[in-house]
Amino acid sequence: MSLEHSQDVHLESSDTGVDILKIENAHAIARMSLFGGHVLGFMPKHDEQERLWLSDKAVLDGSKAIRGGIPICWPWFGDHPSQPELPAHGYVRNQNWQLLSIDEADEQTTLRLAPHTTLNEGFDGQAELELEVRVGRSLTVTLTTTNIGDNPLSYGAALHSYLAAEDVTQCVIEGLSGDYKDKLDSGRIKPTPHPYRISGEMDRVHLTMPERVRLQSPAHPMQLLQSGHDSIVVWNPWSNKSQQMSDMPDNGYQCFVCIEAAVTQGYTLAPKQSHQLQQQIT
Ligand SMILES: O=P(O)(O)OC[C@H]1O[C@H](O)[C@H](O)[C@@H](O)[C@@H]1O
Repeated sequence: MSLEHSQDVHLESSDTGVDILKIENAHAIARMSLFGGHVLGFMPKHDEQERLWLSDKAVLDGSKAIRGGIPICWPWFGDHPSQPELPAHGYVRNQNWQLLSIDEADEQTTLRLAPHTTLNEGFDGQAELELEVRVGRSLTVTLTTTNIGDNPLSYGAALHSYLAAEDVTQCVIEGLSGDYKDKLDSGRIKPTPHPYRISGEMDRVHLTMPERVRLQSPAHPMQLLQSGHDSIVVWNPWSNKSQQMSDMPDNGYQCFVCIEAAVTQGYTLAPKQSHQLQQQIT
């Protein structure tokens, strides 16, 4: 169904030049920006606890990627593998997406979106990209990449979720084990701490692939279910870096931790093959 005929999805604003959609059904309220195909917020009605953090200083006029919510990183994660001058995390978080369809059912409202284009500097794969956002008691975000060319295609991606925390120092991450790659220490391999608290700057690529991760916090524990990923990335910029970011309040780092379902090692798709990266937040 289209936006005009939808009961659950409405255009909330276009004031800044970017369409913001509000999705509301019996179970939850969510917001999405069509710039970036970007989920901005998700609040289940049964506990009225917002699950995602969105910066008060986020730029919502389409001039830069949005700080908070769930940025979509594609077709590379972090720096481009050979051209570091290209934008970090690829280019689809910096472009307009179109709404393809809305489906309304008792348990959930489902939106399907696609970016304006999948081609840009730094990537010449023939790919189709689709984002499915399911809003119900949980939020489920699925990014499907399809190789529509005749040659193998390699890409990286992340669902870069900013999870809301009243006080991040009171949170514990459960479900991660084994080693991680410390991006703040030249990629050194280190053991995952137990208990896993957030007490300083972190930029960690956990190369284990747990399906289930929990963010325990006094206010509202969250459960994250992942599939299609090769890594879980844990990121918090802490105080100094927060102050250096124009779109982050100085104390922003206290209110979130990113736990990202990511493909950091590159995934190769044979012609006509599809791959889905999914994260569910409850
Ligand atoms: O500032 P951004 O480009 O949105 O990136 C924010 C962060 O994303 C990921 O978590 C990366 O691992 C970090 O290295 C990066 O700093």
